[in-house]
Amino acid sequence: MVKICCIGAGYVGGPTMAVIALKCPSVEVVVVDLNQKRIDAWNSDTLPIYEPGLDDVVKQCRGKNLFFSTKVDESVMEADIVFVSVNTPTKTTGLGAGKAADLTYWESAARMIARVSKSSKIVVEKSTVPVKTAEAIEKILTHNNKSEIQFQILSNPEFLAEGTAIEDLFHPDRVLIGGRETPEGQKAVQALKDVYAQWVPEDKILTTNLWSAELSKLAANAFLAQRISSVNAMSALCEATGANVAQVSYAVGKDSRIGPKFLNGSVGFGGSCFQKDILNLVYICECNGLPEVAEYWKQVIKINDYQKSRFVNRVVASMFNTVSKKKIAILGFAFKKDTGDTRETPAIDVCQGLLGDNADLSIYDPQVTEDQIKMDLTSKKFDWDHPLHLRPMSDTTTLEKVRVVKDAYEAAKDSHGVCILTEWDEFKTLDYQKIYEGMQKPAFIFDGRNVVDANKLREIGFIVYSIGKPLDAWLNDMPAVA
Ligand SMILES: NC(=O)C1=CN([C@@H]2O[C@H](COP(=O)(O)OP(=O)(O)OC[C@H]3O[C@@H](n4cnc5c(N)ncnc54)[C@H](O)[C@@H]3O)[C@@H](O)[C@H]2O)C=CC1
Ligand SMILES: O=C(O)[C@H]1O[C@H](OP(=O)(O)OP(=O)(O)OC[C@H]2O[C@@H](n3ccc(=O)[nH]c3=O)[C@H](O)[C@@H]2O)[C@H](O)[C@@H](O)[C@@H]1O
Repeated sequence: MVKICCIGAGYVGGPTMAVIALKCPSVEVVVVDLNQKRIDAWNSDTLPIYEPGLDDVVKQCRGKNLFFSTKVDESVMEADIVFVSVNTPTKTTGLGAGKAADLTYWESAARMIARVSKSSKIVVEKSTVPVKTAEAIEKILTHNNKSEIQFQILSNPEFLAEGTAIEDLFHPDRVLIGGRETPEGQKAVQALKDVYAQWVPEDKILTTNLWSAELSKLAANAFLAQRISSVNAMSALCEATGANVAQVSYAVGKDSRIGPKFLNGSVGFGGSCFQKDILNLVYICECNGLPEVAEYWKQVIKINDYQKSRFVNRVVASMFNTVSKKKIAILGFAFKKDTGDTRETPAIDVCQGLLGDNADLSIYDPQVTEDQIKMDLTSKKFDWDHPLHLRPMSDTTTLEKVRVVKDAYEAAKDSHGVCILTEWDEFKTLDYQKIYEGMQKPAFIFDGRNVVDANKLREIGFIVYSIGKPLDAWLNDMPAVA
């Protein structure tokens, strides 16, 4: 029986390994983590992450060929294939701070693998890492293990998106495996290919050299984020000209060379990876003497930051240039629908911007807890991407002006404005008449995700702002600084 161990029981390690266990009943999969609470949750009825379909997959194989454990050394020692799916955050201090990937967790995992291994192993990079990381890992492994055993490093980046992780893992567009172009390297590639081939069609399993696989992951995220920044840049121009970003996206995406996906204008992209991976790409370009290329990708982040501050400015400007002591309802805090994940969510920047103008916020999200929201609003940039037990404690007591409530109606009651920051389906079907009646007048809706029918809301009496859509007369008369 092939034994797989995955270090890191997070958003990637958990679902990926659960699907491997489900699809490969003859493989034993152990997912390990240093975080006892997280492992306990994986072994309970309330999994540590919310992901549609995940409960079902875990229930089918947990205790049979899928195990979650904190016995890191023991599980790694027994494994034939070790996936490493630990955090690779942006460095906050030292060389490359604010851009470079912090490989502390990866390095300590590699040193541990070297220390405990008594048999040859395939070590798989599942985390997103800078190109050439495999070379560094190889050195750590070979210099820290004195026996005759061999380590083969593979790069097998993950392309799942949160909210659709299980579907993405069941039917991936492609699985990418990079390895050394030596006979041993190719043998290792084949061993991993055999695992995926149990459910992924062979023509979707791509094999490349190590560096192409590592770089393809950074490139894919950069391309995806670039599409969003491109459409968001257009959304500003749409508002200035009377064009409608949804119509422009549809028309542009109809070109089969461009395609329709990832062209939704929004308050900005969030999530744990787009910004981190682009910053990392920028740093790699700078280190390789390519400042023009670095500058090109940096612009994707700049537009994203611009989009978030543009939204805040629009809210404040529309309400007579101040939201001081005004109650503003925030609907949605997760970085996208169908996840409780808030890492780099645009809601953090928008809320902080409104708090900066002294607003009182009433926040509702169907999946995000009060503790999480308060931690996010008081944490320093990039601190979120460290394992929980190593994260600095934030001072949530400073948040007197934030209330987290149980539903959208409570959030909106007596508010001056409602900001929709996540595209949860339930926000499409709220009783907006009831919401309007309970609000201060004039009543504003700022739709950062283009989920509501603006015309219907205008009929009710709302002043509506929808990203990238023709502006209400009111908004035209209250221009916002960009
Ligand atoms: N979240 C996502 O949708 C995607 C993430 N990725 C990449 O996958 C990697 C992991 O991301 P997530 O799963 O989202 O992170 P996460 O923070 O949810 O999980 C990482 C886990 O690794 C554990 N860990 C850290 N160091 C450890 C060590 N030495 N030994 C044992 N456990 C350790 C942490 O306690 C944590 O539970 C990152 O490199 C990320 O860029 C790639 C594709 C998608
Ligand atoms: O490396 C990663 O972590 C993953 O990053 C993204 O996945 P994820 O961040 O989970 O979610 P996306 O669906 O890509 O959404 C990212 C952000 O962009 C926003 N978005 C997305 C699409 C769009 O058209 N407009 C838009 O604003 C979303 O609301 C969200 O805030 C990629 O889609 C995955 O392929 C990749 O594996």
